[in-house]
Amino acid sequence: MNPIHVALDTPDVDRAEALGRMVRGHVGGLKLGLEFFMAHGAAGVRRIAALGLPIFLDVKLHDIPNTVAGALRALAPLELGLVNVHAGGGAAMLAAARAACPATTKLIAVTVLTSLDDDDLGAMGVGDGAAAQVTRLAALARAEGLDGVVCSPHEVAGLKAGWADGAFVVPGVRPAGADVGDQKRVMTPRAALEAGASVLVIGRPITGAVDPAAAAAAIAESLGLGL
Ligand SMILES: O=C(O)c1cc(=O)[nH]c(=O)n1[C@@H]1O[C@H](COP(=O)(O)O)[C@@H](O)[C@H]1O
Repeated sequence: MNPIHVALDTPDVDRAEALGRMVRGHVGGLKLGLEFFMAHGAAGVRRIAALGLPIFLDVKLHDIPNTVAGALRALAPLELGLVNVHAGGGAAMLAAARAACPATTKLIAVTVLTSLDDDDLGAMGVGDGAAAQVTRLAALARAEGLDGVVCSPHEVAGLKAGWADGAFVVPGVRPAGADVGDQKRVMTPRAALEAGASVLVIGRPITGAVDPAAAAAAIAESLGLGL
């Protein structure tokens, strides 16, 4: 299965649809996030889903258990491929999310955002670094029955060693030489896949390219995927 999910981070539904059409022959899924969902909601998701690829709705829910459960029930009619919540919402929130999320949608817990490094965590009172915090949050998510986690490519191998059937959704993916932007814990697509990623979330290296289809095709080729 093609692990590439393209992050269509735009508030312009026509642009998102056009990007989806351009890349769909080279990728395994499309990710819609807050920028898109705030502007277009469920109707926008349905329009992009009509392109025929699985949809990862990246809403990173983080609230009290009752609110997160209600949000997931409201999303159920969209028949999403994946949806995410923040593991930092705690055990009761994760349990409520699990109970509310359809079994056909993979429920994924965000651990430590890939835009954060050890210094950022230190400033928040987490003194032992990103990898240790990811390990703790992943254990919480697993204990509550979630399907997997979002983490950086650097943590995947360690997590996978103890959670063989977990889904490891990995942003912070950059082809060699690509602009890192606001990401701090990054790796190339091939290295991330070899580390054990199940899904590679890639946005700007594809959507910001002059030719998004060619950029997606080149990444797929770097992964050894036939076109
Ligand atoms: O949950 C996510 O998808 C996510 C988690 C995370 O820790 N870091 C992260 O970058 N993301 C998302 O992954 C995408 C990465 O986009 P690019 O940095 O443009 O490749 C964005 O849509 C982010 O919202």
